[in-house]
Formats: sequence, structure tokens, C-alpha cells
Amino acid sequence: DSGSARASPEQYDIQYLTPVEIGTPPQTLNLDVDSGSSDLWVFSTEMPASSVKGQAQYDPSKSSTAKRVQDATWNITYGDNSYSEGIVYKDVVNVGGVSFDAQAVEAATAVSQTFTTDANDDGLLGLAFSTINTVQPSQEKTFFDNVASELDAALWTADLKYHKSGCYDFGVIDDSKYTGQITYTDVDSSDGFWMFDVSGYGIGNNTFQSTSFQGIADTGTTLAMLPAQVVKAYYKQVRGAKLDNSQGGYVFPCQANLPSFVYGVGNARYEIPGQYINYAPVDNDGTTCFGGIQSDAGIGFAILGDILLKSAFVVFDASENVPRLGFAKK
Ligand SMILES: O=C(CN1CCCCC1)Nc1ccc2c(c1)OCO2
Repeated sequence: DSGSARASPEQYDIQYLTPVEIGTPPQTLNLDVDSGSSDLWVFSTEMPASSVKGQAQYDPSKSSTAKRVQDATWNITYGDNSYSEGIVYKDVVNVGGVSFDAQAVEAATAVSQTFTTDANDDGLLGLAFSTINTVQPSQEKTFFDNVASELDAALWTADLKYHKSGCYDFGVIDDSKYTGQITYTDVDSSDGFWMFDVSGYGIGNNTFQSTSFQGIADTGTTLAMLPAQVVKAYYKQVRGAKLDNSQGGYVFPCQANLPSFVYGVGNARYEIPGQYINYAPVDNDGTTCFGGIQSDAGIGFAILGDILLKSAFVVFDASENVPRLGFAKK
């Protein structure tokens, strides 16, 4: 079995949304596929109308295959302090043609303001490791863990794009989506994340610095949060850039000509074009812009979010004893 689903960007590529069919007859919700968390949760008819502003809601009462998981609850707080909680059903879930008939569908009963204000995002589909799923008293499995044994290969791939729709594929590596070789590197999943070593970095055409640091491949995070010294060195190359704590990070004149950012995976080198690093204006007249590369200070590891992931074709491979990540140019 294998399948493919669209990943469509919201404004500024803040996140990418993927249509997911839930229940019988299928209810289609647009979810944020998030390799940085492991709960599949949805806006639902179980939450107060005041916290729903345009989102599609999962209605278990309209699904003949929905079964309540008695006494099960969940609650999750993300790195940006957004929050959701609720109850649990088992139901059919279909992503890009890959289906599982008893997936834990976590129906929200409450969400934080940031979720309510994003009318297009109907919930999340977590693809990190099931060890950090938040359902209590019995932890549930991610969609990928549930379907892995049925897939032609126990892997999924991310082909995110700059201001364009891309794809998440399940069970197959589509060789037409990348060029050259895929470079693989081992994953340390002990914290539940797709965590690996970045082997170094380079700024524009400057010499590559072979200084490795740990990071997680996180499709659910917009920006690339990197070690403070790396970020400082990058913006030193941008005239007019400054760390503006009132904005929450480095900003620069929107007209700035940004250098590219090179990152290493093993002996391979991948480049984020400078254009990708001009994330979005912070003011209405578009004079000051917010950087797509920011500091990971206080997190404990780097977060390789969409700004970085969209520069490559990425393989999330659980087919061997040790999980691994593959990167290829495209
Ligand atoms: O919170 C997220 C991503 N988050 C995923 C769920 C939807 C809303 C965005 N990323 C994140 C992860 C670690 C962080 C952080 C942000 O800010 C500081 O540390």
C-alpha cells in the first residue's frame, strides 16, 4: 500500500495543510501534518461554538464507524504555547489513499486562541514517534505507526515547496521528486522526535563550518530555529539586521539581499536560498521583515522547520531497526 496527499501552504508558508478523510461517510478536514508531535486531533462538534471560527468540525455522531474510547482524554501544549485538549474516538482515517480503520481521532473540547483564529486549520496529524502521544490512561499510536506494516516500505516523505503546494507520500519514494542521491543519517528517537545531527553550516559562499549540532525535523514549525551563534553569524552578513526582542527575533529591511544558508547532513550539503529566509513583513508598510532563521536558545536543540525542509526532499524512514532521515536536492 502507498499513497500521496497534497501539502498546501497558508500565507507566508506559515504552515501547510493536507486534506484528511475521517469517518463513514468520509468527513474531509484539512490538517497540519506535524513531524514534531504525535497526536491526531481535530476541531469537533464537542467544542463550544465560541472557539470555532470557520474550521471544519469532526462530527462523530454522523460517522457510522465512530466508536468512543471510554474514559480516554488528551491535552497538548506546543512549543509556541498553543494548546488543545479533548476526548477520543476510534474511526476510519484516510490520508492520500492510505487508510486505517481504527485510528485514534482526538476530538477537541477546547483549543487556545491561536487555533481558533486560523480558520483554515482543522487540526493536526502528528507523525513524530508514538511515545509522545498524550492520550491517557492508554497512549495511542500515530497514523504512520498504525499503517507502517501495510505500507510497501515503512517510510513517508515530505516534499514541501516555497509558496507552492507540495506533497506528503506514504510507503514509497517517488524518484521523480528529487535529483542526485539521498543522503541518510541516523535518528535518535529517544525524545520522541526525528532528531539527528546537522554536520555543519555555511553562510552564502563563505567557508563551510564543520561544527555539528542536534536538531529535529519538524514539518509543524514554520521557521528554522538554530544555535544562537550560527544565527548571529548569519545576520552579521545582512546590512541593517538586528535582534528586536519586541518582535521576538531578528528583523531586517525587507529590501535586504539575504545570503543563502547551507546546512550539512553527513558529507552532503544543502542550500536554503536567501529568498526563503525573508519570512514575512512585521509592519503594514512592509519595510521591516522577520527572519526565517531564528535562535533555538532555551529549547535545548535546533528545530528544522519548514523554512529549511522546503529546500529538500526529505525521507522519514522507519524501515530499519534504527530510524533514519534522508535528504536529497530537488
Ligand atoms: O509550536 C511549534 C509548532 N506548532 C505546532 C502545532 C501548531 C502550532 C505550531 N513549534 C515550536 C517548537 C518549539 C519552540 C517554539 C515553537 O517556540 C519556542 O520553542
